[in-house]
Amino acid sequence: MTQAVQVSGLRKTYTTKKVTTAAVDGVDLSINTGEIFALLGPNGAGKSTTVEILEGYRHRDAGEVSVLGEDPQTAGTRWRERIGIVLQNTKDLSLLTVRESLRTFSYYYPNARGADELMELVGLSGKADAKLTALSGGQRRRMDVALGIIGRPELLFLDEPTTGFDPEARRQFWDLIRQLRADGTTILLTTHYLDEAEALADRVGVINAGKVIEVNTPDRLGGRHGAEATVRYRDPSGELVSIGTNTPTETVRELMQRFDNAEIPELTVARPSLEDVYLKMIGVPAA
Ligand SMILES: Nc1ncnc2c1ncn2[C@@H]1O[C@H](COP(=O)(O)OP(=O)(O)OP(=O)(O)O)[C@@H](O)[C@H]1O
Repeated sequence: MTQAVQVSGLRKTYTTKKVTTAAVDGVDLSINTGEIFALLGPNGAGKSTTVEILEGYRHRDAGEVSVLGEDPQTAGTRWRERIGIVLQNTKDLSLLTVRESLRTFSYYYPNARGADELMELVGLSGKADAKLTALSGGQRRRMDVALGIIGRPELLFLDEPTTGFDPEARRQFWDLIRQLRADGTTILLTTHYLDEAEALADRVGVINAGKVIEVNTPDRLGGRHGAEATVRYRDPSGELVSIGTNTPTETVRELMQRFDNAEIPELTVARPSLEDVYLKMIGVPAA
């Protein structure tokens, strides 16, 4: 397996008004070529700083970094053409239309996707002649993605890509991301939506206070796959009962007997969600 990104011992501190913050405090990370990797963590955890170093926008204080085989700190234009970046909240106040803007940017890349293909991919074909200033928030975000993938990047950085999307637009966006992965694009995603990480990511990395706590597949993070299940049902007295168990099948069998094989009211069997294990990992007590 080849690695699109390899990071070891990464450190970055900021000093403002004589106060020093270790934003990234010894991060090791590797992202396989062709996978979708989601970086999760609370506000201020160090995600953006890490990603900006990988993108070549920030200098590190210490550590080794390789992105598509090069050090982002010294890599040149050829390397830059191989990565795509979708930043948070970009604002473009130009008076160009969607199509004009895509055409203009395509001149910067040797093998750019055409404007029609891009608009089709991100679902903006109906807005080809709309001015950028006339797009809604969600449409603007799609435009950002179109600009990020214009040069057919091998590695795409997506920073909180679906903030402000309605549920339908999010699903469409996820399909687009899966399509890009199917075409071989490696994707590094930062998101605060745990359902998004679960739906898209092959692996997730949780970062807190500048340190990586765990890297795993979404279904195994925090020992999720082996965690106790919760069986819930409504008792004939009307009380909602919750039973924590490592043998939920056995528990359901006993309940079936107790209910004479009739329907068990409001029966559910659930394992902890990705959000449950994530919140536990970053030290938020259960609700
Ligand atoms: N330019 C800067 N100058 C000083 N401190 C900074 C700077 N950028 C980030 N920091 C600090 O570094 C720490 C990590 O910030 P960073 O933006 O990397 O976090 P994040 O995980 O991306 O957060 P969010 O989820 O809010 O985007 C925070 O304590 C932040 O205040």
